[in-house]
Amino acid sequence: MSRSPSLPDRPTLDLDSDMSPDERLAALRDHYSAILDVHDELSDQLDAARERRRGLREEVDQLQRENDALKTSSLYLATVEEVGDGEVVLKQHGNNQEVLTDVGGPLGDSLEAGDRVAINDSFAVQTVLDSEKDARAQAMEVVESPSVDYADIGGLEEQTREVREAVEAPLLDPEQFETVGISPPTGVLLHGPPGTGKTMLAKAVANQTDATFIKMAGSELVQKFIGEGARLVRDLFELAAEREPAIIFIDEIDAIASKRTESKTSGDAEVQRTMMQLLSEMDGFDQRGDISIIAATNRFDMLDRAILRPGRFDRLIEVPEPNAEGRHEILKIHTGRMNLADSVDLEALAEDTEGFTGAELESLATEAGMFAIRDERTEIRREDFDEAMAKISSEESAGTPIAFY
Ligand SMILES: Nc1ncnc2c1ncn2[C@@H]1O[C@H](COP(=O)(O)OP(=O)(O)OP(=O)(O)O)[C@@H](O)[C@H]1O
Repeated sequence: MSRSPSLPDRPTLDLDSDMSPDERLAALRDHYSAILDVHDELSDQLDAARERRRGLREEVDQLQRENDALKTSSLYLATVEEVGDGEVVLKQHGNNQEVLTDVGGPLGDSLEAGDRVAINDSFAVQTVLDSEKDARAQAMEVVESPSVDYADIGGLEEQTREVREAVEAPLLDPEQFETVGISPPTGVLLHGPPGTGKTMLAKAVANQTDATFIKMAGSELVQKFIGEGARLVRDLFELAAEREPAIIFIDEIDAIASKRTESKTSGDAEVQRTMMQLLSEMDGFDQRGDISIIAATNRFDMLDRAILRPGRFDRLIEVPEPNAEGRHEILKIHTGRMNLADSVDLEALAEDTEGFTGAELESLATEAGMFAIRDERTEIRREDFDEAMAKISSEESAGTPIAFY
């Protein structure tokens, strides 16, 4: 803070009794002009103080606005795409919706394309994220209430029932557990091949419980945010506490919780620190209120057993590749809005797609639709699915990563 300027010296008037009238007049004139100088100096100081007060007021207003903005829980993240005169084009994260919104004041002047910002429900820019919050924003996907429904998930009835029992029931009816005298599971671990619906299950339960869904990918923690893993895990739990009820979803947990390797490189030490932070957050989670933790992995065999102890991920749910019945259900979901020809028998298609996961069945439906479009048809035929199947199989054999499981 800058120091207040010192006040000018008060001018003195030296009049002597043996001065002539002319001398007295000259002394009075000098005194008058010294007083005018002091007056000017004081006026300048007053102007400077007024200016400073105005600056401080603006700062207080700005802080007040930031404070109010931070107090409202639902801020969304967006990236500035273009900056115009008093307005910017933003792209909202998550749904990629583009909006043109007004910005004014100093905040508006400071915005540049590429900045990440927090916006409110009316798309007004509340704050520009600094790099620390930015890492947090990039590392976590936050969805207020995801739009996935249990009905969107095909063929996982048993797994859905188990997830509802382990996550939904404690959030919606905690008294039930108190009455029976048992503690609900601390964390749920979904394990199974990629693309089988693990993320969907976690999103659906967040939707059903009106919880905020906060996702963090283990692989990104160790690859993208090197050196920040432990802090981001702490932030993750803090954010969940701010947004209760919340569901924390840690995808690819194997990246931060695999069996200790022999090597002692600094990268391993960092991964260890991240995992220790996760364990300590979970261990201190008795009074967790309305927060549930779900993790997913497709490398169950690699997991450090320490994370599976009671009070940590103590409910394991396997999410396998779908069987023929499951594939039929999934195909029904993903072709629900497609104009299928009578020649398409989904049950037969399900039989013919052994080994396909939910994600692959979804791309099969999309690809089949693309073949119909290429042929300038709006109706999708069985041949389109056959061509799509051939395309997907050839892509797989050409080296598209195939899951370990
Ligand atoms: N059981 C299913 N029912 C309907 N759609 C499914 C199912 N499984 C997967 N899908 C489709 O595949 C997409 C990817 O699924 P999801 O992200 O839930 O898989 P995941 O098991 O979490 O995969 P990963 O391990 O790769 O993260 C979904 O958006 C959905 O469209």
